[in-house]
Amino acid sequence: MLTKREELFGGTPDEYLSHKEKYENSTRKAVILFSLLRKIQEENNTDLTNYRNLLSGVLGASISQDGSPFGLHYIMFMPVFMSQADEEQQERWLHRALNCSIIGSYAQTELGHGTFIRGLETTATYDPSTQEFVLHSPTLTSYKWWPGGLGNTANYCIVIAQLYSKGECHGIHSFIVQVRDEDTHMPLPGIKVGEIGVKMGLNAVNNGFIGFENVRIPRTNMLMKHAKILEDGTYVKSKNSKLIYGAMVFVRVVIVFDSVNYLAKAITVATRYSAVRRQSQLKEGEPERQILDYVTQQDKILTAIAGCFAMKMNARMLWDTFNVINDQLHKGNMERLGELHALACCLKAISTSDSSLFTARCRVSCGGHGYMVSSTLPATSALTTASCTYEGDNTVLLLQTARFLLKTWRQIDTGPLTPTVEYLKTVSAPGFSYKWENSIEGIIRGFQIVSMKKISSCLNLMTAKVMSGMSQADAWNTISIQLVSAGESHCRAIVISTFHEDMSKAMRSMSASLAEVMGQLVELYAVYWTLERLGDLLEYTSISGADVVKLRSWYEELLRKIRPNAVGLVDAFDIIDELLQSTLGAYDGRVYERLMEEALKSPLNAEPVNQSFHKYLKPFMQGKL
Ligand SMILES: CCCCC/C=C\C/C=C\C/C=C\C=C\C(=O)SCCNC(=O)CCNC(=O)[C@H](O)C(C)(C)COP(=O)(O)OP(=O)(O)OC[C@H]1O[C@@H](n2cnc3c(N)ncnc32)[C@H](O)[C@@H]1OP(=O)(O)O
Ligand SMILES: Cc1cc2nc3c(=O)[nH]c(=O)nc-3n(C[C@H](O)[C@H](O)[C@H](O)COP(=O)(O)OP(=O)(O)OC[C@H]3O[C@@H](n4cnc5c(N)ncnc54)[C@H](O)[C@@H]3O)c2cc1C
Repeated sequence: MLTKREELFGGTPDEYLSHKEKYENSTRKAVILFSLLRKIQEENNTDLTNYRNLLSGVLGASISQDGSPFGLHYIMFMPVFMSQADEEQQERWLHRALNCSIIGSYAQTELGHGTFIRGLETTATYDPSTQEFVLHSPTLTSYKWWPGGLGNTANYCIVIAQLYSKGECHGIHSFIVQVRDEDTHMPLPGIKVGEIGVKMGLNAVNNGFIGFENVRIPRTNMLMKHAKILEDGTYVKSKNSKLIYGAMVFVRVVIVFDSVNYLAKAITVATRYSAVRRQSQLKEGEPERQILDYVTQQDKILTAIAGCFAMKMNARMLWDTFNVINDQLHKGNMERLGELHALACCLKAISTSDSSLFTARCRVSCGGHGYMVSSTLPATSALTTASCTYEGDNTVLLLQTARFLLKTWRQIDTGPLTPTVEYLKTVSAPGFSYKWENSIEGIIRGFQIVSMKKISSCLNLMTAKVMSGMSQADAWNTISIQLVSAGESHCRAIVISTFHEDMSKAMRSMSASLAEVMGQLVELYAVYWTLERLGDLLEYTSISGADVVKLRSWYEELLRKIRPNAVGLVDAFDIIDELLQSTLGAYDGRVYERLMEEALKSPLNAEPVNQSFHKYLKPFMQGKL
């Protein structure tokens, strides 16, 4: 009799399963894991904090790097319910979703549209004679495409569609739609649903497609916490049209936590492997060195560790900011919604692009063995690159942040600014002067000045182009590279300052030795990104060539200091071997034995001579083909 742990983590490795077998195996594992999580959920009430912890548990414990067919049920279906459904609807469905007696998905993206959601084509037309909505996919491009779990798993989904009533279009709204029979799991009439095929990664998420042929749903299936349709078809608009976007903000906040979790896995593997792997002699006649002793290896890996700690602290700041502003939104105070959206956008973009960049570096830093699926680095790389796209393409999100920053800059002299942008006032105040200094505070100030000057420059450029007769939209598009760069600089300034401030607070309760190491990580992160963004700093601050020489020495000194604590730092992530699932990163360091053990599981090693020899090779080698 297998233990739960053996059931979850044993069996044929996913990499040797077909696409279909992988899905079936993931579903088998998911029901085991989520039965355990359901018990946890039943013991806790369902507010967003508990929910985020549960979600982190779901995602952190995702026992396959290929994700889970239940992922979207937790990641989007339920959060959207909590933010978009009215009390009666939550009463009717949320409990069933929480105890998984229904499994949901979130169907927003279509074959033809992902970013431009105001361009979505699926329609929901209200019929007052029957008090129903008619859901319809008018074109192939209107088919929903991507919703996780929708292929074969979910029997409900939230559909985002253009709402029509009394001949008028009211824009996109959310609807809950049953897609499969709860007993037979057969697709309901008028519904064409299926799975979208093999992807670069996340092949257990069961992403699907769905098309509607005049499918009727009750009026009360429109999620009506904000906007409503009355029985006679009267549309009651939301207090704020942007509230429909709320769930995307929440998920972006969660994604920042998640990008940290995935990066933590990758650097645990790469760091431990770099301590085990010996290669080349540093000095003739000496034993081969741990590759972690090579400064170029430290440059790849130790900066990733610092980045992981930095983003973890920023994820916590973002979550705290989300809670504060979400409470205000519930009380009808929309003042900081735009700031929250801008912060969630840029932190989601930067955390996922950093996570993708550093995970790819971890893969390369492990050489050939890092290219083995059994190292788990390829899957983590495929996953982190996906996070640069899902929940909003990173470029588009940074443009959203830039949009908010330009709006803020236009109003810079009209009153106080909200917390995440008040530095703009400080560094642009009359009489403010700053001379570059090689210190954490000096670096933070430098990044803030770069951000402010880029925003100011973008606005001046926009104004000049519009004054020259260019349309606002063309001017925006023309300078959009600089707009994205301004969004990134703003975010980097926030990440460095948050890391420094929050870590300084945490260090007060640490032992001196631990505080010293944490302080080194903050310095390494700040100096690394200073060297990475030298062009900006040379353009907008008084940093000199002599400063840069000293920065490089400072950087190399930090790598030397942190090297002895590298393995201890990743051990502190405390990721158990079963979740790490890596031949290179296992706690016991038996890398070569594990590589061989995993290789022998390959079906191609089941017999000494594969059948293709007799069928193809032998006749070929004998010139008979
Ligand atoms: C937890 C995840 C990790 C799990 C890992 C495991 C498995 C992973 C598997 C899958 C991933 C999981 C789920 C994935 C789900 C999805 O991908 S769901 C689909 C997500 N899609 C998007 O995010 C679409 C992105 N596009 C947009 O958000 C909008 O189209 C965009 C904002 C880009 C433009 O919209 P538009 O209406 O054109 O906006 P404007 O630029 O005109 O601005 C209008 C005003 O609205 C404000 N605004 C826009 N968005 C928001 C928002 N979200 N919140 C608040 N406000 C918003 C914007 O600021 C403008 O306001 P002003 O007029 O300036 O005041
Ligand atoms: C693994 C995965 C899981 C997903 N899960 C779901 C899900 O469960 N539910 C769901 O609804 N969706 C899901 N998605 C879809 C995802 O939300 C979209 O892929 C994402 O929003 C990007 O849209 P798109 O793919 O249409 O790309 P596009 O918007 O077509 O972007 C393509 C390129 O065009 C550029 N671009 C687009 N618009 C602009 C602009 N205004 N300015 C400048 N450049 C622009 C982008 O920067 C990008 O480089 C998932 C996607 C992935 C990869």
